[in-house]
Amino acid sequence: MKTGLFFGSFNPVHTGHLVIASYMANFTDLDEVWMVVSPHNPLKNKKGLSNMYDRLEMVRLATEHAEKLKVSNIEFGLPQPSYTVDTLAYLKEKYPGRDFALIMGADNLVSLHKWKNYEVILNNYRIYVYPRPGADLGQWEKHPSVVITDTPQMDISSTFIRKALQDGKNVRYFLPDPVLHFIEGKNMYR
Ligand SMILES: Nc1ncnc2c1ncn2[C@@H]1O[C@H](COP(=O)(O)OP(=O)(O)OP(=O)(O)O)[C@@H](O)[C@H]1O
Ligand SMILES: O=C(O)c1ccc[n+]([C@@H]2O[C@H](COP(=O)([O-])O)[C@@H](O)[C@H]2O)c1
Repeated sequence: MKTGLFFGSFNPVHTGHLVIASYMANFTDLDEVWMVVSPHNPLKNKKGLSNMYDRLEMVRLATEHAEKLKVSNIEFGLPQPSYTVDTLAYLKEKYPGRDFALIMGADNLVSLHKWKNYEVILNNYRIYVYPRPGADLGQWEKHPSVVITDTPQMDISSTFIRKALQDGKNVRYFLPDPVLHFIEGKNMYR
């Protein structure tokens, strides 16, 4: 079983994330995609980050009818901030029969050298990369662990959605309806 791991803060999850996850699960040789909710991204400020259980619930709501997409809280029980190399080692031990690969935007690949033990990641896992505006892959295209995909691009972000909600804008279609209802019900990002 080839499992793609798509890590993120998902604060909140949006259509841009879901198109990537769905493309990887349905249009590449990956069998499924796990959306791994990171309690705390080591390179991001925790300010403005909503409760991890709410973020997990939003990803669960977004993926509940998508057969090949799963949500994972595996990082909730691991030390924070969440270093991907440590999560990968834990997953490998817990699920020895699975062939894990990483899913990453070209912007993240370009700054991968800032991640903890990035060589270990590169030497042991395939990385499925999708294009991101302004990110030039350069030499990375030739790296044996890198699989470049032709994923459709949608240039929205969680930051954009949080700001839009704060400004009272209508963000329907930018994220799934059940996620929007959850946000409204809890009066989040106001
Ligand atoms: N519109 C998008 N298209 C493709 N990839 C995206 C998009 N938005 C985010 N990503 C990627 O998804 C992963 C998880 O994203 P993350 O949870 O950090 O969301 P974000 O929208 O970038 O959040 P924020 O705006 O809060 O920084 C990251 O690797 C990020 O680069
Ligand atoms: O392991 C690291 O050093 C590391 C450094 C930066 C980011 N990550 C992980 O990559 C994921 C996506 O990162 P980002 O910056 O695009 O939100 C997020 O879940 C982080 O935990 C991991």
